[in-house]
Amino acid sequence: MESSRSRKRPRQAYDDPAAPPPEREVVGPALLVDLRGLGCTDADSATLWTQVPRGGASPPWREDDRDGHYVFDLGENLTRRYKILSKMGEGTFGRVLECWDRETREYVAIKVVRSIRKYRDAAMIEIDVLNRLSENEKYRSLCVQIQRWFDYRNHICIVFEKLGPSLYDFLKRNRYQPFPVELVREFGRQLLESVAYMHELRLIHTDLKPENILLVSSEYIKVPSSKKSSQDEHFKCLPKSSAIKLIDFGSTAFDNQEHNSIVSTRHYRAPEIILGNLVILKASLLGGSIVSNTRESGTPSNDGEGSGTYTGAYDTESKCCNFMETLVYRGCSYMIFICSSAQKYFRRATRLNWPEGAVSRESIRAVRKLDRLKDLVSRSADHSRAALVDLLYGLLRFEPSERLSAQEALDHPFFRNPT
Ligand SMILES: Nc1ncnc2c1ncn2[C@@H]1O[C@H](COP(=O)(O)OP(=O)(O)OP(=O)(O)O)[C@@H](O)[C@H]1O
Repeated sequence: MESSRSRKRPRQAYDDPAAPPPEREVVGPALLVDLRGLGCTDADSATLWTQVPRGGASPPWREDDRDGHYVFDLGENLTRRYKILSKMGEGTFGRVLECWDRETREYVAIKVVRSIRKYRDAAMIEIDVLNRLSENEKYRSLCVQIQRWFDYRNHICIVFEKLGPSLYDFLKRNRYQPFPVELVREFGRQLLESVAYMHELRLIHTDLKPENILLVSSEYIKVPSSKKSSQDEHFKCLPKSSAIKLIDFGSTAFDNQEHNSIVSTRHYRAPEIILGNLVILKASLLGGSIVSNTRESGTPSNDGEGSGTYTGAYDTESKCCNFMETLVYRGCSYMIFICSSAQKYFRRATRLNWPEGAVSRESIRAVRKLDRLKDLVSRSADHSRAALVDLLYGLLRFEPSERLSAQEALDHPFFRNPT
């Protein structure tokens, strides 16, 4: 986290909190991205180009760090309107800062995007997607709300409502103790509703993962834990509210446009993406141990695939497929898989292959040690076990045309007839 030392800068007229800035502004260098080329539908955006900073004032030049991140001190201003209070998170695209909005007198989360062309471009896509999503009232409860955006010192800054911790952070702080099945059901329902809504608009998020699902509130309660292996583990935390929202639309693909053939963070990537046949759904409803297992076997690899990319048991595509096979299909008599570009990943047509020489014994052991999905679920789901296992198998079918769509999954007995 950035140091909280408050280094005093000489006060510039630019940072004077006196007058509120316009609703959308270009502060600092002009935009590098042509919004119209990105298919932005927001009528205002096209006029943005013609706006100039008020009074022609520019903020004083400030050097970024070597990764293009904005350098800041806690307590200082981000334009006259926002006071920086803390760093809430960091991803590949930029840092998210908790700020105090002097105009609305509320806390907000501002994503300050790295001043690198490709991340600025992605930020403009994110803004475009958020604008499209916000056209429908449904969006308010499903996806993070964008309030406004501006360009400051060559950093695109997107102002969001402030949300609580991500499901990943919550699990981690809770020592990866799984959520109760009732909560998983509520999370699953909301997540599938968000995905179904995006698909209705022909948008594909492409980076669904627990880091990108945020609890709306930070409030939690402590309850006795069933797992009592140490002093610390007599209690576990549960969110007070099950409300969640989806964030991070910077990698969204448009169903009718060309997009990268490789998308999503590796260990949540669908087999057909690994195998070169892009289809939509990535869904992870699992709490607890799967999430922790995907992380524990390695160290951060910083390979530009998002904050959650780790080396180890999942550091190649074929190992990911093997992981899925181990988890989902091992012991099943069927594994129907049709994909012409996939030969190298298979032996005897139906068994997935370990790439020769590319895998350490340690990685193989790590994958083989994993629980099968149904064993994992039976440990935490009790009465809903059969329905949940059936739903997950439906969502994880290798063959995309057999896989449940988000809308179909919402009709599954796991959601319709909770026991
Ligand atoms: N509205 C918000 N309220 C609270 N915290 C937030 C909010 N938006 C983002 N965060 C925090 O900041 C982190 C990074 O945000 P985000 O995923 O949007 O960045 P990114 O650079 O696009 O990440 P990635 O590397 O996954 O693409 C999140 O995981 C979350 O912890």
